[in-house]
Amino acid sequence: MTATDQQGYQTQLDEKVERLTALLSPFNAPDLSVFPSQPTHYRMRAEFRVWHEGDDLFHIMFNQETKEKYRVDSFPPACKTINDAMALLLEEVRPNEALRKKLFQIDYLSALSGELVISLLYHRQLDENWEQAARELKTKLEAHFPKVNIIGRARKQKLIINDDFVIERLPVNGKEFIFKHIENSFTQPNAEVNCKMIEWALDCVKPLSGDLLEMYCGAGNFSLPLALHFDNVVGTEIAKPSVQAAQFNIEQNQLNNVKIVRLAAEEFTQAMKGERTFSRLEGIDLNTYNFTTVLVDPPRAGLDEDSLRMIQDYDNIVYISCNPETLAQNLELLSETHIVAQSALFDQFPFTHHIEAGVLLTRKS
Ligand SMILES: C[S@@+](CC[C@H](N)C(=O)[O-])C[C@H]1O[C@@H](n2cnc3c(N)ncnc32)[C@H](O)[C@@H]1O
Repeated sequence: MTATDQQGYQTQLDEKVERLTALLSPFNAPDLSVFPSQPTHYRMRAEFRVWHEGDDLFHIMFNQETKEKYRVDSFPPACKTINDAMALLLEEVRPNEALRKKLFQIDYLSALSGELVISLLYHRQLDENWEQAARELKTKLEAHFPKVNIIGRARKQKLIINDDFVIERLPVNGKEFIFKHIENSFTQPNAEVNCKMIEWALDCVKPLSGDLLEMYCGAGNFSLPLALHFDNVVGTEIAKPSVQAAQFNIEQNQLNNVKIVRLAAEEFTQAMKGERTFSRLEGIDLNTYNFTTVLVDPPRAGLDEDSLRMIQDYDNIVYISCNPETLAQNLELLSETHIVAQSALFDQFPFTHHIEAGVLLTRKS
């Protein structure tokens, strides 16, 4: 990274700060806390197409404007583990017909722990020869990384050697949390900024007590660290693999005050309002909790109106958003009952226009 690149990073971050400040200004938000990213080696995921040239092959990407392909031997946005794996992988795949033939894409998922899932995507069905070669590849790569999983994908085929996840170890305020991150499931892409985001959320709830309600909780990224602060946490999430990963994570981190339920936010809102009952909520009596705080981290579309009205019932709302436009739309309703007490920008996505934001809302007195 040259001084000019560093300057470019700062200029883009300044623009993001300006844009988010403007979006939050109608709600009298206090000055943003800004959490920059490392300008290189920040992404825990990367995907590449594969280009074959005779018996040679390499990673490629496409220029978004010209659509022209370009060769990628190293990829500075990806973490060091992925960069190291890129070269080592091709060294093994290049001379190996079983691994090389009709390979058209390579996806990497890594973790601060150094573990990897490498997905190899093919335009042909995979057979025993492939499986044998993939097992040997795994063993060879494991001389360099703590654990490597290989996934082979083809039409209607998915072969997993040995797992489809990495075990991540995230340091949050000096304590390490264990997370299962599953290939093709949502996980925060920028691990270091993610840790800052969790620490910011912990800071927001420091003066609060009681129980926490969480919607869109994924694999428990916020739920688990926040469980050390609240008496109880109830999280809801729509995606089955994420809910299963969350149950695993609760056990691994030896927490006994967190319950994660597979429900869409819209369904959970109906349950909270007493409009519907769900067998998936069996054994959880929502009326016995003392929810003082709700944390939401929705997808780009933000919250539906019923869920927004439901969360207005709580004194404190921590809203994490990957789309400040829908955050601002949702704040129009939430600001009828709550003030923006804190606001933050987390630069999860350097060198893109995407902004990750956080606001703490507290009930108007
Ligand atoms: C931005 S991610 C946040 C996940 C988690 N908080 C984290 O930090 O890893 C949004 C999550 O919402 C889930 N989701 C999407 N639509 C949903 C819905 N209608 N109801 C509940 N969860 C939903 C996704 O599966 C995803 O896990």
